[in-house]
Amino acid sequence: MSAIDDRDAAMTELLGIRSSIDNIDAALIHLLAERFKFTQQVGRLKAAHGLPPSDPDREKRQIARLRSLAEDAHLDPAFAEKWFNFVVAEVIQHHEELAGNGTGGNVGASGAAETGVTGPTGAR
Ligand SMILES: C=C(O[C@@H]1C=C(C(=O)O)C=C[C@H]1O)C(=O)O
Repeated sequence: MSAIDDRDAAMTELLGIRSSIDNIDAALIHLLAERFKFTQQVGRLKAAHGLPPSDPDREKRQIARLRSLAEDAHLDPAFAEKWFNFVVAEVIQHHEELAGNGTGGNVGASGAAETGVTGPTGAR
């Protein structure tokens, strides 16, 4: 096999792998959109009943569960926890906004805003 044939074969393989990556990214976006639909429902329920936007005990349990799932799946548990905290910071910001004490901007979100990283917009 010539060097050019070899490169062509590698490019074909790369395109195939990237197509699977694109499918997974699309699935993740849809899953996140569904998750934010439900967390918005929770936010409206909390706002209607004067419940606090965040629930640190629940988050602790979720983190323990996700770390364990990540380990089983050979995913870095620290990464799973970071991902979770990033998403929850956005969720809590939405809940604060629904409760009427949102800051109108990103300031005060419990995590994502302070990192300076552009956060997920989630469901608005
Ligand atoms: C969605 C909730 O609100 C917050 C967000 C959570 C989440 O995104 O998983 C978990 C706990 C709460 O801090 C909830 O209380 O269930």
